[in-house]
Amino acid sequence: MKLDIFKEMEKYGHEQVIFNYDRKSGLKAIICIHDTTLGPALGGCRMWNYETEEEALIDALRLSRGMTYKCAVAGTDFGGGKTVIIGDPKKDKSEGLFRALGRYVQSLGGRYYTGTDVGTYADDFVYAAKETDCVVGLPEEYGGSGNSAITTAFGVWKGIKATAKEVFGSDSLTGLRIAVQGVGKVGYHLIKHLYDEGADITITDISKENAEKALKDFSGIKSVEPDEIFDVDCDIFSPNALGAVINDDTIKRLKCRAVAGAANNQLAEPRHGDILHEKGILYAPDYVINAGGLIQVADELEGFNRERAMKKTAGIYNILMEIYKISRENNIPTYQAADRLVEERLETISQIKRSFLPDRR
Ligand SMILES: NC(=O)c1ccc[n+]([C@@H]2O[C@H](COP(=O)([O-])OP(=O)(O)OC[C@H]3O[C@@H](n4cnc5c(N)ncnc54)[C@H](O)[C@@H]3O)[C@@H](O)[C@H]2O)c1
Repeated sequence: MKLDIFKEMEKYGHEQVIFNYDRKSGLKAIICIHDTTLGPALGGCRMWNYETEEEALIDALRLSRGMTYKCAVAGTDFGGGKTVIIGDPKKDKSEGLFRALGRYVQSLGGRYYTGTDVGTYADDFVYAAKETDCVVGLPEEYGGSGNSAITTAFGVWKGIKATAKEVFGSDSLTGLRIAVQGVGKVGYHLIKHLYDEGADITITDISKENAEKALKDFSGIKSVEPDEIFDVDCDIFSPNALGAVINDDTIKRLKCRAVAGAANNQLAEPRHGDILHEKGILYAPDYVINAGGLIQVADELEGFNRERAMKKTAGIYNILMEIYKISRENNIPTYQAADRLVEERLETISQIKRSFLPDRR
């Protein structure tokens, strides 16, 4: 299959695709800027051993578009962008590679800000930051805002409360049966909140170590084998591990009233969001409920203030309530309601930007 790049850009409304190459370090990076209606594009840098350049480009196009929606729904003034580096994150990293990337990001003059994603770490960007000001999520000792998983988990907890309110009429989680898949960086901090509120928690994790730590730290919670989590009779299923967990196999097995968790790309395909809607299982759209980490790093660009970042993250509650209302009133699946909310915000802001405004001091 031959990819027609401009056709792809036209189909999804991308603004810019930049191919970046550095001979000495071997950097091969694609930066995609999807939409800058709200402000400069923001989105992490993924490093992955892509089999083909086409696969890398498709990933960058898809992920950058996802960032437009995530930045917009979270109420930030950033557009969507993403970088993918073609290479093995275990073997191909070097100072030169990240400094070369930093210079290319800087050359975009502030149209794009980057940071970590799958395969890259905050320390990698210490090199990039020698060449560019357009980096977020540096280690704390370099001025970054620190572990964003804690903020993400806080937002997911607020999102689960909003989901409980919509389904059960109360946002108290006391006694609610919540099945948590994955107790890693986000999942562990999430169960802390759920536990403090008196939820009835069942966990699972393919990492024995992570599961045992959770069982030890939160006495009385239960655990099941990884594959059994979909069969747990519960009120809320909370995926905090991998993507595509709502698929043809699992959707038949779910015994919950709602799905609400941090994992990215939970729906294997959009139609699985339709099926959840038909089955009366309320789905908290992943890019909305897991936006806490993004809100934190976006806040760095205003001069980081933790209290403000947490306050904005707590706002995920109201954003979800609005999405549930749109879904209810129009009888559309929640993932479509979320997209509608984003598209309305982009339309509103692009309209108001049409009038002349003298430079602000
Ligand atoms: N870290 C963040 O701030 C953040 C922000 C937004 C979204 N997310 C998403 O949330 C999810 C979790 O992120 P994280 O940072 O906690 O990652 P993590 O790697 O620290 O934790 C994931 C946990 O899931 C477990 N796991 C993997 N496959 C599993 C399976 N099949 N069954 C049960 N457990 C399994 C892993 O062993 C690990 O403990 C990911 O999908 C990530 O993309 C994270």
